[in-house]
Amino acid sequence: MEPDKMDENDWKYHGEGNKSLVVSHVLLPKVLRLLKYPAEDSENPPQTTKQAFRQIQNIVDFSSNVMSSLLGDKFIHSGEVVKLPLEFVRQLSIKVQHQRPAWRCDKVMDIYSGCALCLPNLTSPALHQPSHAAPLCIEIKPKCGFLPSSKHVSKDIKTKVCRFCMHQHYKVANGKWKRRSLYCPLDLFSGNRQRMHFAIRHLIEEPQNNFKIFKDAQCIYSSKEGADDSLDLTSLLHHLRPYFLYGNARINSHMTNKVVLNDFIQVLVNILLSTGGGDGGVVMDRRGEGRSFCDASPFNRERIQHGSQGLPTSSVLSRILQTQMLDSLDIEGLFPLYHRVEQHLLDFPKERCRLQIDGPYNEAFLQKLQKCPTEDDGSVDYAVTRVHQYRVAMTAKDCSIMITLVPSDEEEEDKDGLSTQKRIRDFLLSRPPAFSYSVSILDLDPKPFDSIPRQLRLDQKIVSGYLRTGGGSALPKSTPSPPAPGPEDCTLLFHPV
Ligand SMILES: O=P(O)(O)O[C@@H]1[C@@H](OP(=O)(O)O)[C@H](OP(=O)(O)O)[C@H](O)[C@H](OP(=O)(O)O)[C@H]1OP(=O)(O)O
Ligand SMILES: Nc1ncnc2c1ncn2[C@@H]1O[C@H](COP(=O)(O)OP(=O)(O)OP(=O)(O)O)[C@@H](O)[C@H]1O
Repeated sequence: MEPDKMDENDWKYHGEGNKSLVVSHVLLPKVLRLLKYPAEDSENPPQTTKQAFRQIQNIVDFSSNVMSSLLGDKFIHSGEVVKLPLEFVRQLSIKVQHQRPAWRCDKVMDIYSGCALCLPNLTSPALHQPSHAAPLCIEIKPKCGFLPSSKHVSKDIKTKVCRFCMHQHYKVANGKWKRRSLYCPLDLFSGNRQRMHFAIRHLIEEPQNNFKIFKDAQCIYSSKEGADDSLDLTSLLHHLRPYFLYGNARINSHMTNKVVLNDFIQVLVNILLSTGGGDGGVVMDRRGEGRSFCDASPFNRERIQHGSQGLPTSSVLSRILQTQMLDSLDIEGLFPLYHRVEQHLLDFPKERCRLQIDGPYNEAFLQKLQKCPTEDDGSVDYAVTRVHQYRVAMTAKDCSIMITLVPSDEEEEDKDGLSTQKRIRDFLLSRPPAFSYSVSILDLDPKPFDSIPRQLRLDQKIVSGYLRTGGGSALPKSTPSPPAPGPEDCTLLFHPV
């Protein structure tokens, strides 16, 4: 990226979250992720260039030294910090402004530091051959996949109804979304195909900020916050249909929408359960069994036809869940430890550096996390390690999974050539069509130490809101669960190559 050649016309708006705005290059498979600030700070940059550079370098280090080791480096693209000409950033900010959703405009793009994170564009795989159908990318923000079992949990409801499902009531009551999503993360993380299928179906029905689909690097399916209009499922099916026509259907174009949608979901379930191949026997993680149902999920447990096998330990969902479970105390058990550290820092401010409160996120930070004693010896070192573990778990509870599907023509495919490619590791074969695929995890930023009090307040608001509004009594009625896709029912099957 040569600073003197940066031209805002080469970049376009791609998307944004709460704290960063992403632009993609029109020709190269690259994105720039720029920081955002609250709009009230727009006149006065809240941090210097040096601080902004450090913040982004911290993101890179946290991702490459900490999260990559916990989640598996095959899933991670940490990127690099780049310095950009300020005039380019200003022009870019003007260019993208009209494309930004209004509800994200309480924050403005950082036009002062000239620093950004440069990453591969995961919606525009380098491997795609222009002669083939465009790649499809599916982004899932799965959120927290387990119920707390910590003895510090004070409200019984937290051990029965998951945080996402309770939070839905809070979000709808506060106008963030018009309708509740019936997606439940515990279904997605269950490892049971029926439940996972059910979860993805509900992500499609009410995507909110948990589900997006990109075709040829353009977002073709997502929710608009606060929007009342229903999503265009017909248009989505129109996009998906050509990817799932095969056999007679390819000739007759006779395939019901239901079959197209089921096949699409089935491909996603297969990929989420895949292990990346080549690692011998599949080891299953059965730890979640028995306490892995959320009482608010509309999935009808009695319909389960095949018992849960759990998730393969090296699957992307298992790695994310294991990392989320570093939060073993729950915010209620963690908060007194946070308070201990906070008090210590008031007395000894210089300790902030030794305790690596704001990084550096290096090998030593990771080792501390992994060697934490189980018993509290009353020390500040114990407390800070548990706080760091909790922050890492928070990142894993807020990350997104990007699945890239590249249609490939079996007859033309040069499989040896394909196997040398870095990002596409495996082959997902159905009856034709075939897809090669890759899985990545994005948004692995460290959560600030100071965000912990907000976590406690939010937890209290979510739980009290749920109990007050009778969330429990308003549990959704069980909607019919799809039949278990037994081996014969799976329209799309894995074939190792
Ligand atoms: O607290 P949560 O669970 O609502 O998560 C926040 C997310 O809300 P969600 O519920 O997924 O819509 C929130 O997402 P949205 O802005 O709602 O799209 C952010 O991801 C936020 O992270 P950060 O403060 O930007 O680092 C997230 O905050 P953290 O809790 O991860 O700090
Ligand atoms: N490397 C990438 N390739 C393609 N698209 C990306 C990439 N990184 C981010 N995006 C897109 O940009 C959006 C916003 O990015 P991201 O989730 O990192 O923002 P954020 O502000 O950190 O989000 P959050 O609200 O969770 O804090 C993502 O949802 C995704 O659609």
